[in-house]
Amino acid sequence: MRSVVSHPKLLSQISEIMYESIIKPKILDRLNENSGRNVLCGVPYSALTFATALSIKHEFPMLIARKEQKQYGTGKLIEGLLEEPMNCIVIEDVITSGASITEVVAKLVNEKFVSVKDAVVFFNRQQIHSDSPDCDILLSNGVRVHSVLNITQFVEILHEKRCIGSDVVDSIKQYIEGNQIKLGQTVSKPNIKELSYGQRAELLKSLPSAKENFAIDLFELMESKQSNLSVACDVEDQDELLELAEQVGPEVVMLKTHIDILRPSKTLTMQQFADKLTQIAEKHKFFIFEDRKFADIGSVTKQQYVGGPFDIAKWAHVTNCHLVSGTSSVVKGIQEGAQQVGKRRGLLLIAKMSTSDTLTNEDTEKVAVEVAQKHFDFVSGFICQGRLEMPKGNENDWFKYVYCTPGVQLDQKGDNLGQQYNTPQHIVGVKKSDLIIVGRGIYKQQNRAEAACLYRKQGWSAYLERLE
Ligand SMILES: O=c1ccn([C@@H]2O[C@H](COP(=O)(O)O)[C@@H](O)[C@H]2O)c(=O)[nH]1
Repeated sequence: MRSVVSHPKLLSQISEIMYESIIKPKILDRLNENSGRNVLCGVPYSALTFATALSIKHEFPMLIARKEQKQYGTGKLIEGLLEEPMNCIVIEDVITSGASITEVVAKLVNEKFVSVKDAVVFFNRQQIHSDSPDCDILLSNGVRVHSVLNITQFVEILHEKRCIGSDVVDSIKQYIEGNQIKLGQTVSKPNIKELSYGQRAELLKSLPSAKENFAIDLFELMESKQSNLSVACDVEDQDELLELAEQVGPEVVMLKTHIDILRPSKTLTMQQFADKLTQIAEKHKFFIFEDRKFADIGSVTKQQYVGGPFDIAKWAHVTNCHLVSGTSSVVKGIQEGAQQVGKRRGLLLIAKMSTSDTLTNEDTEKVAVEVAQKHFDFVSGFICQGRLEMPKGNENDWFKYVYCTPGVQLDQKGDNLGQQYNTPQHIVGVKKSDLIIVGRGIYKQQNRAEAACLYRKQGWSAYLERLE
């Protein structure tokens, strides 16, 4: 709405729609029964232009509400002629919580002759729940808010025009429903209900800053393959790893590698090995996750990621990093590397490790969330032990990230070197993680394909139960 100021024709059309659909039919008749002049006041700053356009076209006098009190002169909060009784209509472009309108109304009614009964907004984001019969929102100060368009109507128009699919419409409606506040309610936003992986992909696509985020591809694959399983292929022989990839490929969405534990092969160069693994990934439709755990300064991280003996950026769709070296440097190093190879790449931040003596804790989880929010155009998710808490005021942002958890096994509680295990049911169902990473629980089994199938089913049914 802010950019409308640069489009005079649109500005005049929007103002006219406000007049024809709301001011004239719903407000003026009623106000004309009262004594007093009808005047307008735009909520600063973006709605000032709409109020001005209406004032010129329909000859309404205007009042201006200052954002801050002048420190010199009269120190007035309201500018304009205030010498006779007047009915002021407040004009606003978008309403979210209603706080801006309420603030302006408080300044207006502080003036002797001004009364305010109505506000007109162009776009209602439907974040306020209202049962009022004669307006869209009844503010706690008694002001009736009338809107031209609300977000539900807006997405329905986009759907009708075939700009978005019905799944996006449903996700947005569900989001609105879960995010409404009742006026006077002190809690901020209630948590949105559980969302499916598909809905999260669609919601991410609707966010401009997430359009290129790898999380979209991963959520979509999880939904279509009905899998939230990643196998950690910690075998030491290249041929064995390729064989394992063929065995578990149909069950997984991500195949996790540690490229530096593989013995150099006599038959395959690194490049040939990477090409073969990529072919298997394309055949069975899974992504390759190189669990490199980068942790150096940004420039060295970039060198380790692009080029060198492993040339990770070329073949690994996703990698991960610690944040010990800083909150931006390592992420930027990897992001620049990804830009250099010109392919869509993902990054997972290590928030909490699975080991019993880990130094990662609530603070590292908090930092990881802050970094993810700051670098949301590139960061796709976390290595963690469950869904992470989002910062105050952005509680619902959890849906944007893929929570990936290693340390998963059905039968063991841990190993003798500090690894700790939880079951898929606990990790996905209770801790609300999205993706389980299973190593020895699968590749140490006699029948690896069967074991992968079992873990996939367990992980998926825990996810389905979570959705109920
Ligand atoms: O906190 C972490 C981070 C990474 N891992 C990796 O996951 C697998 C787990 O293998 P299992 O055989 O299932 O124990 C392994 O590749 C680790 O490097 C982790 O375990 N914990």
